[in-house]
Amino acid sequence: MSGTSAALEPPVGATKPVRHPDAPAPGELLGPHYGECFGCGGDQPHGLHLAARAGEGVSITAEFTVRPEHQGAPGLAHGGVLATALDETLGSLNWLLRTIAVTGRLETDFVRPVPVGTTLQLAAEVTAVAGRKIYSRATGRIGGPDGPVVVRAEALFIEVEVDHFIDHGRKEEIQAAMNDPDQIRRVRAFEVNP
Ligand SMILES: CCCCC/C=C\C/C=C\C/C=C\C/C=C\CCCC(=O)SCCNC(=O)CCNC(=O)[C@H](O)C(C)(C)COP(=O)(O)OP(=O)(O)OC[C@H]1O[C@@H](n2cnc3c(N)ncnc32)[C@H](O)[C@@H]1OP(=O)(O)O
Repeated sequence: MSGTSAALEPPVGATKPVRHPDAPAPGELLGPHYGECFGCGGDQPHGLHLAARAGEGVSITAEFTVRPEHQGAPGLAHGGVLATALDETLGSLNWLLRTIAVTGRLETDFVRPVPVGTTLQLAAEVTAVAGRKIYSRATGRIGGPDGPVVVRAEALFIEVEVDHFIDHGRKEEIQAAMNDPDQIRRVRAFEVNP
């Protein structure tokens, strides 16, 4: 069984997403948006280390290999970890729109159990945009990009200003992020080239 709540139905007047002209080329790896991110950061030892790649249009593919530290039941991935992998992949789509956005709603179907050691092949796309609201969906497959779907999600991301992070994040991490030249470049890119 699966279903989508009314909040995830794009309203009348929603438009198709537009890929930003400076979005990374199809096939290009995006790299982590923040080193400490639990989803994609390389400095996060127990994180998912999810690697996302730009696709055609406003789409992303990503891979994540389930490790022993990601277990829920013995030998199986924790559902919350799988939801994180979907959330991270969906969040990466915003880089192709050159929009800063946070997850407002994430609905996940867990279709089959996912064993430790499995590489999840994720694919996500933005389906519609309405003002600050970005509607998207994702699937996760095992056994290759054409393997069976084991998880899927639909989501609503809400566009925010960079102040969202500065106002709400803990001071230490915000300061460290501001001191990271690469991070500043990214934030600037968002602000100069929205
Ligand atoms: C200097 C350092 C800066 C460093 C920054 C570095 C990098 C930043 C760049 C990128 C990072 C981003 C993504 C990375 C990739 C993946 C990571 C995964 C993404 C996440 O994991 S991110 C964490 C989880 N996420 C949150 O932590 C959000 C907490 N939350 C809030 O912060 C507020 O809740 C917010 C902002 C969402 C809205 O608040 P708000 O006041 O701005 O706007 P408002 O409430 O008016 O909503 C506007 C319209 O959205 C509708 N709406 C809102 N929420 C809805 C919901 N849940 N369901 C259905 N509709 C909803 C309303 O109904 C209204 O609709 P309408 O306009 O039609 O009335």
